[in-house]
Amino acid sequence: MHPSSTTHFKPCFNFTLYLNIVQASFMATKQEEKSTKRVQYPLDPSSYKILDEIGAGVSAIVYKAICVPMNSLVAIKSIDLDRSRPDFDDVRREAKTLSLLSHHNILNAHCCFTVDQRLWVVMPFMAGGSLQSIISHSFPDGLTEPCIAVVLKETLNALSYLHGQGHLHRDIKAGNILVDTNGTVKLADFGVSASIYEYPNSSSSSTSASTSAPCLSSSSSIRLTDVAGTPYWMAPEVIHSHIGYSFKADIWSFGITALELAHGRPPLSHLPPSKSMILKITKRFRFSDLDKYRKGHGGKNKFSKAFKDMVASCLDQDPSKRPTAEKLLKHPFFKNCKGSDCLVKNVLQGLPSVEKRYKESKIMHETTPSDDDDHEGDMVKQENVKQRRISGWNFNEDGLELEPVFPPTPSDHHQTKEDDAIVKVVRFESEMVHDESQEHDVASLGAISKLNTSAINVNVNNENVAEHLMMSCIVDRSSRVEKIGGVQVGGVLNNKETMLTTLNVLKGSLEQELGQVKLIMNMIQGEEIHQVVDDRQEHMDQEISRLRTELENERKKSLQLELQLQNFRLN
Ligand SMILES: Nc1ncnc2c1ncn2[C@@H]1O[C@H](COP(=O)(O)OP(=O)(O)OP(=O)(O)O)[C@@H](O)[C@H]1O
Repeated sequence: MHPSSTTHFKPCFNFTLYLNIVQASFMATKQEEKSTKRVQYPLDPSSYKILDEIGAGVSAIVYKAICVPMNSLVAIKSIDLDRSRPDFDDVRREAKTLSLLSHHNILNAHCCFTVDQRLWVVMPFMAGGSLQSIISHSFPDGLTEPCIAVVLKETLNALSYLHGQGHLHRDIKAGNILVDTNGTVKLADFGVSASIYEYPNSSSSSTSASTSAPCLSSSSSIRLTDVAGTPYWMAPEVIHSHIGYSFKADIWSFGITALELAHGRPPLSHLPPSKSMILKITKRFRFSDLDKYRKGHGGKNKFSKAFKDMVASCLDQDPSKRPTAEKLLKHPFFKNCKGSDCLVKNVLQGLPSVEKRYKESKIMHETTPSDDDDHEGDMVKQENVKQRRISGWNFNEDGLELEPVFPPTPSDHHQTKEDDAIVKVVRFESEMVHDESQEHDVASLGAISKLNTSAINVNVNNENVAEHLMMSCIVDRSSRVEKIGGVQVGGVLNNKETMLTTLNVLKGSLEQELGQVKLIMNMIQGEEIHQVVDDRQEHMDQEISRLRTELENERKKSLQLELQLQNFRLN
């Protein structure tokens, strides 16, 4: 799985049931088209002539094609139903959502139908392709601010409409923002979008993260609890999905997308997309503390204050403090926003076609290490990160990047026992990420989403560690026992001394492992305490700020009273 690929974790699906659902969604789409008098695109594959491959997702290939009877260019997303079995719900949802939405900045599908084991979604062809493909090909260091403003404003229009209709997109990123030759920007890919109307209102207070059903928060706003989206763009509350999330999760991803457009890639994308790593990051770094990190940075700022303020407001850890899409549209950053011709002149002009870019990127992939290898490369580059404990994160304002902070160590070669343990933990995380099958990671994430616990982030790390430890114990021990077994089978059992020596070695290693287990247990307890302390600190900070406001109000009131009293005396 590509790190920037969409992730959606949910229970397995019944294939026959799924085909029925797609059929039903499909019929609903057709009926909708009839009632809104939309042009009906042909529903048979022979009406389309595939011209080129223009992109690929996790289980889909996107083609540029021509609809022969209409003589118009289209994009066909061909989804492998066999490969995307766990995503059936997404596909159905995408078809249904798209059939109900109509907005200038939202990419609607013309139609969809099944071709053998594939679902074809026929869409308007957006000649510029996705912003991600544009950036990665021609703007690796990001776009200029005026161009970013145009893209973001158009995306916000779509988001504001979408939220107004009760939908969350849940996968906002440059890869899902498409642009046409005339600079029109459209939001696409509703595979993991969710509608609050799909779920009956429930007063359930369940915080189970295993279901995709939403629950109501104390503020009575709808809250979803399933883990959906793409890791680097995911809001903290989506990662900590047991607490529930709502429209503001899209605003976080929008903020990350702004940084992606500005910087060429999302923050932290140089780190492996291990969920536990992201949990650590979002826990430790408060984007709302941006100002703290600004102090002392005297370098030349590439981006305006308005841009940074806008991004910082989207990246507030507290979803309730993030602005709505509608409010964001009124942010000063968008005040003097240019028109789409700005994109035509500065981004699209001279840009190779989407198919050419895709071909080039494929060749690049073949000749250079794969994404996974890239991450391996990243991991090698970050050998120091693995070797040393990260104590926090600094925000590099100029680079709009998070940088790890390491506690000073006397020498890298003289690590303490505790550091050793942490190195193992971090290494294990990296191993998980590099597991080719990805099943381990996905399975862990699935397990995480099933956890009904308030200390989910602590459990994630430690479950992985414990699981790893247990597995290595089992493997090691079974091979050792096998060896002893081999000795037995070999008839050397009469050599008591050899047997005793072997057993002593085994005992020693078991004691060593027991020590490791104890160490891990201490770490888990330590993390829990750390979490409690963090929560208390946060609570105290909030209380102090509330008291300060109250004090300020009282001071103003008494000032007013004093003024009134003076006036009274003068009169
Ligand atoms: N309607 C379209 N017109 C032109 N190009 C398109 C269109 N739809 C998709 N593409 C191109 O195909 C690429 C892949 O799109 P797709 O939606 O399958 O994958 P993704 O969003 O990158 O991945 P995933 O959805 O798996 O996270 C896009 O990045 C874009 O360049």
